[in-house]
Amino acid sequence: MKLAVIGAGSIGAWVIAALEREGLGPAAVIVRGTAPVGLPAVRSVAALPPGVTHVVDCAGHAGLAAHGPAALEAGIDVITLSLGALADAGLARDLSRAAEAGGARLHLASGAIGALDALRAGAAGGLRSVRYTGRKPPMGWAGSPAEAVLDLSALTAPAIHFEGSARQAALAYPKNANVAAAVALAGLGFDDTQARLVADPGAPGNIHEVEAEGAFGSFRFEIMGAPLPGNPRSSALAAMSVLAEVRRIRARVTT
Ligand SMILES: NC(=O)C1=CN([C@@H]2O[C@H](COP(=O)(O)OP(=O)(O)OC[C@H]3O[C@@H](n4cnc5c(N)ncnc54)[C@H](OP(=O)(O)O)[C@@H]3O)[C@@H](O)[C@H]2O)C=CC1
Ligand SMILES: O=C([O-])CC(=O)C(=O)O
Repeated sequence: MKLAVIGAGSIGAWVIAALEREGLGPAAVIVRGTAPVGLPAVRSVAALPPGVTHVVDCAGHAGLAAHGPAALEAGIDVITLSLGALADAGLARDLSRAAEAGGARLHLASGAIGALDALRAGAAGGLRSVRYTGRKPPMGWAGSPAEAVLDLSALTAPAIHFEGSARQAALAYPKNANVAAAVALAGLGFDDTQARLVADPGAPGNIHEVEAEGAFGSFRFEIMGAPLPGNPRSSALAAMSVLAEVRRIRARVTT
């Protein structure tokens, strides 16, 4: 496995350091701005050193859209956290065609949520309803459409600022609703998965909840994610899930 990383923000920096500790230090990082010290920085997939087998996208929707199709078409597998980008049907089609043409795979890291295994299995038997609720402290919604409907700095009680389908959530909140997309992709799909986003001054972290019902029975899953240092929007578990996905791809026995 020879890796390159797209994006060196909060998650990218965590992932690069973790991969280096694992003996899988990336051969290069694809950036559009300032490059991190100590790593060869390039602007495109075409400029990557030869032999890269996997590109790890930690740059959000724009990074996956800009570099995912080129990597896949070149036969390089892509591991991504930008699951919400797949709510754009045109990009989802381009990624799928590029993967087919290059004989490569797009791997979706589980990100800041869990219970996707139960949801996938439940979907195989038929699901009736799936609802995702994302609850973060007000500053976790800074820079999102929540700012247009709420005064985040003055909030004293929980406030719902979005209710709709997972597709609408993923498209409107590219930095905050990748979890809604992960739930949708594992379960009932983008249009039939309900999503609700809440700014909560009492939330002790990034709380993600999934409620599902189907032929399998029902479950409710909740996780309280600690934010990643440097970005209150992103949970540390999202960065950790990238390393877990790299380990899963390398393993002979997979979960
Ligand atoms: N699946 C999940 O559960 C989660 C997914 N995410 C996704 O991960 C993304 C990154 O999170 P985080 O690291 O905290 O965010 P940051 O804002 O800290 O970092 C994002 C980085 O990506 C870079 N970037 C953006 N577009 C491109 C591009 N086209 N090419 C190269 N680099 C690019 C930015 O560079 P620049 O400085 O030039 O802007 C920035 O350095 C989020 O936007 C979100 O979409 C986040 C949390 C959970
Ligand atoms: O990191 C989180 O808690 C969730 C997040 O930002 C996303 O779903 O995009």
